[in-house]
Amino acid sequence: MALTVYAPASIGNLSVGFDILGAALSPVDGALLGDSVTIEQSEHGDFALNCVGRFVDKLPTDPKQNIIYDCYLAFRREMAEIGRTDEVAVSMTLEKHLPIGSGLGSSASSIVAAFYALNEHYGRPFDEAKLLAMMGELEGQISGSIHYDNVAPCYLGGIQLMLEKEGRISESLPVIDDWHIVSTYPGISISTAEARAILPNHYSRADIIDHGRHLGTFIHALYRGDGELAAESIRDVVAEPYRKQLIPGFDEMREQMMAQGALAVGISGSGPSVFVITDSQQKAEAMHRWMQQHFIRNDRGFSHVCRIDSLGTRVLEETA
Ligand SMILES: Nc1ncnc2c1ncn2[C@@H]1O[C@H](COP(=O)(O)OP(=O)(O)OP(=O)(O)O)[C@@H](O)[C@H]1O
Ligand SMILES: N[C@@H](CCO)C(=O)O
Repeated sequence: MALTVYAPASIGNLSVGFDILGAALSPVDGALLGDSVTIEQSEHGDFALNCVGRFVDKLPTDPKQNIIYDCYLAFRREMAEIGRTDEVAVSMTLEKHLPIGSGLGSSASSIVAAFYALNEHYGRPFDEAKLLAMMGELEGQISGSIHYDNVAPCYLGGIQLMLEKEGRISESLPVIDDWHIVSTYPGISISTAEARAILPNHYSRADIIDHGRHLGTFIHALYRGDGELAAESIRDVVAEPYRKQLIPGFDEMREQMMAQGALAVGISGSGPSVFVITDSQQKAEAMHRWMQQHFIRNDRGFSHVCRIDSLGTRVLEETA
């Protein structure tokens, strides 16, 4: 039996909630914007990993350097903890659709798809909370510190708020129905670890107060169903002022998007992808065209008009 699992792209931070907010994305044209992993029993008794897809070229060439292999080892360790030591190895195929260092939660997408697939294959030994904890730990291995703002929305869908309480790592927030989100990857790469290293270690009291006010207003507005207020409070005092210089043309892009009726503009995760929120598909399509003409730097870049993905990670195909 082979099983294919798809894990969507995500926007970490959503600008207003550094490390504690994230949203999953689903292109309106039905395209799949996320990695997928196919799993089946290994024929030779050893773990095997095959990598394919548009963005496979920047992955480590040694499969044992791929984060999928670390997921497999971590999963087997956890199974041994619960007394499951006799299980046979698997063969996995990663379809890499998200570019590395894109700000679209590329490593998170691989990690989440891998853990979800492993859990399905071995008969669901772990519950949602345990799986999410494992996903966060692996994501932390890559970027240097545990943050769930990509793995949680990628796994669970929607807009997720990180509570990071025992057994309640993340919970869903209400979604504004008419939001259309333009998600654009300009084609260059930014390492998450490096984008974290350039941030200040300390922030001023004024920044802390602004951050708390914007985040509080955002969550309040979502619960009130007030999309305009929610979008207006998407303001980033923690990362954007420091990271935007890593993204060529960011200020001009922001100005253009606001002039075209954007409700909010921000850096997706640690960049260089950006997101633009607007209240109609028509406006979003016009912004998407502008992005294609002016913001994308090379043929690796792409842009999509998206909605919030409510499904999260799911099984795409199961064959006997
Ligand atoms: N399956 C995989 N997917 C993505 N990155 C992987 C994978 N396996 C190993 N890596 C390594 O993990 C690192 C990921 O780097 P980084 O965290 O900056 O990117 P990212 O997670 O792709 O970023 P983003 O969240 O901004 O999309 C790279 O060094 C990459 O080679
Ligand atoms: N919250 C993380 C997301 C990385 O995609 C950061 O901004 O560093």
